[in-house]
Amino acid sequence: MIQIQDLHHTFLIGKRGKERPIPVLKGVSLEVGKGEIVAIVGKSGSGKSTLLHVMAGFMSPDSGSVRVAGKETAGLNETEHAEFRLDHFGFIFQNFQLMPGLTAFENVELPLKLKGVPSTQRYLKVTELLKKVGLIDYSDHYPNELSGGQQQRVSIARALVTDPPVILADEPTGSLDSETEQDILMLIQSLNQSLGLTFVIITHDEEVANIAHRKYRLHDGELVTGGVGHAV
Ligand SMILES: Nc1ncnc2c1ncn2[C@@H]1O[C@H](COP(=O)(O)OP(=O)(O)OP(=O)(O)O)[C@@H](O)[C@H]1O
Repeated sequence: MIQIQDLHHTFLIGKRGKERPIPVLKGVSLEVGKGEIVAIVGKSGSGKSTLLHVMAGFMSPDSGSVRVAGKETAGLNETEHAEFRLDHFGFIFQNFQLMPGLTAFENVELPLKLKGVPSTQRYLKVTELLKKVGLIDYSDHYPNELSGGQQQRVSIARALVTDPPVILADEPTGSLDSETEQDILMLIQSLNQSLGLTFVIITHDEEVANIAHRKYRLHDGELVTGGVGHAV
């Protein structure tokens, strides 16, 4: 589903004229198979978020190849990337990133509106997903009227609503207590099994990584164990 080869990325930091390069991805290669849960594990600052941003096309790499569903995406322009993202990726973030002025229903519905899906279809799809994540009775609640775990369930429903083949999750349980973390991890596993969805989870938490079929370990911008065909 995703093949990444020899990815390099360097940030320039510091004042203009006095910038210094910070290499963050130093030749990363990895594969994510269809229907897999893959975890990318690493300490803070190891480059996990940068890798996810490059994978999703929020950021262009300096060099290297990113293939998603058979298409090379590293060279797409911003508009092409945005379209490609909407069709191929759903996102789950540590801090949920729900729109505070929209209800649970409206938050889940938003990506379908952006795609121009008619309202009857939107209603059916959003209702189906809110049921799937156990929140149909909370449809008209605003994010601040929901617990952290419930907010993350809304954001999972939103990630799934356009039927993307891949869900990219950035520390999906990072803001949750350990019991709620287990609930969310079980939900991810059940969605993976029932829908055959592919998940890429970046985390520093080994317990979260343990739900993955395969793990890659990033250290200082390099995969230190694992790699194509040798994930641990
Ligand atoms: N926009 C940016 N400009 C300059 N440096 C950046 C930028 N984004 C990230 N970095 C640097 O790149 C390195 C890797 O950051 P990244 O966010 O990818 O790590 P991470 O493993 O996701 O960390 P965390 O778990 O804390 O989120 C860090 O040293 C960080 O300071």
